[in-house]
Amino acid sequence: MPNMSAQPPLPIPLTLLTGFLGAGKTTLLNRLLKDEALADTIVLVNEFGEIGLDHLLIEGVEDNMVLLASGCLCCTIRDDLIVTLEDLLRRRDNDRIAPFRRVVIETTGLADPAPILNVLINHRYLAMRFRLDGVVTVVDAVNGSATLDAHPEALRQVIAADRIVLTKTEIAEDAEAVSALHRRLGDLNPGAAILPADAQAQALVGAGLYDLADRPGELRQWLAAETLEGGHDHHGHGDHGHHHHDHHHDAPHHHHDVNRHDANIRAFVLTAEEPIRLATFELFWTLLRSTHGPKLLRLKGLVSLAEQPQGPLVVHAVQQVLHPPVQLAAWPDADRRSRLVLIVRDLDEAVVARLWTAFLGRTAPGGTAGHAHHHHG
Ligand SMILES: Nc1nc2c(ncn2[C@@H]2O[C@H](COP(=O)(O)OP(=O)(O)OP(=O)(O)O)[C@@H](O)[C@H]2O)c(=O)[nH]1
Repeated sequence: MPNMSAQPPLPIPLTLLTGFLGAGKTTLLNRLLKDEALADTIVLVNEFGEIGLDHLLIEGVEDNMVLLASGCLCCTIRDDLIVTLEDLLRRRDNDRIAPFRRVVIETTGLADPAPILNVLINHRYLAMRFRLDGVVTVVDAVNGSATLDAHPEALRQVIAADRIVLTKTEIAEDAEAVSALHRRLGDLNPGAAILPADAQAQALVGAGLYDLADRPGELRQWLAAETLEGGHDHHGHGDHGHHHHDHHHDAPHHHHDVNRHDANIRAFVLTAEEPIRLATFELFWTLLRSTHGPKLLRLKGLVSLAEQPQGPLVVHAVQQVLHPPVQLAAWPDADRRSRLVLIVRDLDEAVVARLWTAFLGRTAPGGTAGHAHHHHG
């Protein structure tokens, strides 16, 4: 029997971390998770694409991390989010997991935050148990303006924010463009503080009750539309439908989700069994970029280098910017293949896969050109 005299449990603060592809969400989260202000935090990660890698790239929270099925955090995943949060509460209430004190949801870079906020604000039970503590939106100073121009999701993420974190200012070459972006963010969402990439954890969490009265009017309209329709308009791609009750959560891949925001945005994975040389990887990237640059939205992955077999090279490209890769001392899991997740727009997966295979063929270990005994899978 539940103890009827017990106080209702205090609502658990929940932070929504959003921002366009590659803006720096995981980097920020890794830093925040080391801070006392985020002790005992459960992280929910949702990734766009068939193979998630973020769980390997977020440091030191394996036990406190829940992966949401791949896809976007809107229609299908919204149901998964509800089930996941309810399950977490049940396990916490039954003392089957440690009593976490905070939840952070890291969305995919393509997520429209409105459907997620709608769950957190309007779901009868979850809204009682969780307290939306704030929406933190990461904006990349290098790609931010172009991203806001090209992707409505990025605008929605900014408008939903309580805190905007402007990353990569130190590598942005055009200071005037950064100031212009700063002003644009301020105009889009006058209520949100705009903070630097190294902002203190205390400045990012503990924002207090999410108050829609403070949010720009547009967000309130989207949320209202959400409630009425049970979904939102996917920018004219109305043929996807919104049959929430028909979704099968055990479907191996949510292929239709991967394509739902923009019919031409696709995610896929390239793998290689054998280690490759650093120069080969660099050449692959250079050629890919020079041939298809504007079509590349995101590349991230683990590369098994012939020179450094004991641990992978972590590579990130955000649009056309290749960030300095980081060599890990050890592999994060038993899978020793190179794995690259690509998110592209208007580009055929087969074209990229052919290029990749061509590069692998020339660099089989000990091999020379024409000695193409590689495996790929
Ligand atoms: N120079 C610089 N690089 C940064 C900064 N923040 C993030 N990065 C780099 O940007 C790349 C992408 O960062 P992530 O943290 O993976 O971005 P994300 O938003 O989690 O990416 P997705 O989950 O794919 O949308 C990595 O190479 C980071 O090291 C920053 O403030 N300055």
